Amino acid sequence: MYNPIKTIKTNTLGTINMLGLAKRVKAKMLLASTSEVYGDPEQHPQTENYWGNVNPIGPRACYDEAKRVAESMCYAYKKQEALEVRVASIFNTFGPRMYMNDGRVVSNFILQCLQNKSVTIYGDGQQTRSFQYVTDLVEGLIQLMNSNYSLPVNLGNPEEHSIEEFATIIKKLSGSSSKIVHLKAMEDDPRKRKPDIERARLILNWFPKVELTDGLISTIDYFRNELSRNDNQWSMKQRMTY
Ligand SMILES: O=C(O)[C@H]1O[C@H](OP(=O)(O)OP(=O)(O)OC[C@H]2O[C@@H](n3ccc(=O)[nH]c3=O)[C@H](O)[C@@H]2O)[C@H](O)[C@@H](O)[C@@H]1O
Repeated sequence: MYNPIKTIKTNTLGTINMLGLAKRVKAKMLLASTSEVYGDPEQHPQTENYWGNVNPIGPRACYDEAKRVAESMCYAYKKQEALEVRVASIFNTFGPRMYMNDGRVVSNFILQCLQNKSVTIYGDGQQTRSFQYVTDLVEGLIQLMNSNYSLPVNLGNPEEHSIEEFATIIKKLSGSSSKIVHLKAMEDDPRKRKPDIERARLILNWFPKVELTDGLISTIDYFRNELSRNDNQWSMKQRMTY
């Protein structure tokens, strides 16, 4: 959303270039797709068969629609060129070594809590997300690549929280005295999101293993160390709003 044209180019031209390369060298192609393909979902939780509810001209369209066309391109190459494709629909993921200034909710809330700045909830905070820890995702991706299953597979943790609850959890775990404040809601922000992971369970025998609080404790520790290493120079980048 910060750079919509680059977002579209990376996800469309980038994917078609990689598909062409995979065809030439006879490689198997993994598309790191996203739960954003489901848009602001009218089905809850979201199964892989759900076609989604995306505003094609809204501020998120550069990402959502580009990822949707990236999926279409994978299946076009599979059909026409018999290319082996694997498509992971990745739900919100966090963990140590994530980029601290990316403007997403986990990094924003942890930085704000550790710096005792106000924790910024966009809108009423009743929108929900389901967060998975990075090691669970990596395990799922490896299992998907090692399988012979070519349709999309959701990889996410179905434990769902409102963003308001999430702010309170991070504040408590980081021992912060930050205030929680409400800012303007983001346009087209999905109201709820939770993966149905039955397909991953059945096909890959995969399910998330790391508890949210354990994952958050490791991530908060990582942020704390980075902040002290960088002499507290990190500043927080707010997402560009349209
Ligand atoms: O995992 C996914 O499927 C997608 O999740 C994210 O999109 P989003 O769910 O909007 O993630 P965040 O930007 O972290 O926002 C989550 C929620 O927290 C809210 N938020 C975010 C930041 C903040 O400071 N305050 C706040 O209330 C947002 O409005 C939103 O409702 C990523 O941006 C996508 O790259 C990814 O594909």
